[in-house]
Amino acid sequence: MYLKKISLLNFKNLEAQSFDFQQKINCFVGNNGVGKTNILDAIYYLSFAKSYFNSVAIQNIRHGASFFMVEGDYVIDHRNEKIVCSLKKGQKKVLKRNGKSYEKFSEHIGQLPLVIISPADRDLVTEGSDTRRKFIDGVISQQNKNYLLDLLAYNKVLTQRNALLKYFAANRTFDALNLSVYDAQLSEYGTRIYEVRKAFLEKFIPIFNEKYQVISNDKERVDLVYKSQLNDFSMNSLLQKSLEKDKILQYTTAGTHKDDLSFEIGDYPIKKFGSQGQQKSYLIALKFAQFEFIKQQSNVVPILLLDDIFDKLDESRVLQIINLVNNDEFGQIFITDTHSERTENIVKQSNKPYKIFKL
Ligand SMILES: Nc1ncnc2c1ncn2[C@@H]1O[C@H](COP(=O)(O)OP(=O)(O)OP(=O)(O)O)[C@@H](O)[C@H]1O
Repeated sequence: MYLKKISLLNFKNLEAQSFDFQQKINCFVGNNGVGKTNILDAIYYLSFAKSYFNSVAIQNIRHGASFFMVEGDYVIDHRNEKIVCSLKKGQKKVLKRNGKSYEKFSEHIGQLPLVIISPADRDLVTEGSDTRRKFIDGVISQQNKNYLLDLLAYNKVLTQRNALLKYFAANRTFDALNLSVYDAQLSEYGTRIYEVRKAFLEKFIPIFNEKYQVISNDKERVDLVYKSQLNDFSMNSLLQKSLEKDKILQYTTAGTHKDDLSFEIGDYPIKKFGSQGQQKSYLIALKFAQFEFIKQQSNVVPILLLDDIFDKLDESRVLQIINLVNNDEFGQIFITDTHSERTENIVKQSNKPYKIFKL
């Protein structure tokens, strides 16, 4: 699968532009703010029907315009396919494949697998556990629709249970039977979510470690650890044990919604003890592992978007990344950089056909 051409109308700062792509490596170079990342985001849009950077859809329409349209011509299994995503102010977003609108965008997710590596991934290290849960949930649910349904159901029951706890507190009352209905549902969904996350991470972590070792040239040891209260107790017993606390705090304090991933370098949290380059290497290894995992599961080589990834990495790590890319395990790659010379030098070393767009 590869993207042959993209046409953009009023997408963020891009008024009307189209690009014909190379099957292997495509680079966008130019100064800060010219719209390099926005082009990658438009490619992301065609796979996920949403922006990677701005979740408020309407803000992706160019200032002063009333709509945006992103059109992609793909070659999938030797066939030409057209994906169009558009949004008009005051209307619903439309996603079409070969002229036919999708009723549910979820049917499209996973069809054009894609992995993005961007400076925004730093949030995975610096922000709260919900960012890291979203990351693993995103990787798993691209391949496992039942998991996504369990997550949605769990979150719905969790909201209802929290509302009931608030009601009890406000009315100085308690109804164990009422609460037990939610507890039973949370136990069912939570246990399944935990089992799927655990099984996923058992496969994912070794792939991640292998990628990190390649990027860092075996320089340092890193770990990725799944932290879950369900590692020690069943979901049901966690809910029982935390009941008194939950009643006081008026929300559910235990369960898979508290799961986290611990990112470590030499047994210490990478957030506090990793250099910028080590943190960046860690995030790149995570995303390369995601790439590998999706590829194994779907048998399709995902598109890879590399947004500004060479900054802060020393030459040997950049070289290791090029070696990885040279491995032929990658398909089409899009790269952005502010230094056109650096980019050209790097992609030249890859021995793959490339095209450079100067913006
Ligand atoms: N809806 C919008 N309408 C107009 N401009 C927008 C809109 N959304 C974002 N922009 C602008 O797009 C510009 C380009 O952003 P982008 O992140 O693509 O730049 P870039 O070339 O990747 O820069 P850098 O090298 O700094 O990463 C920014 O100045 C931003 O303000």
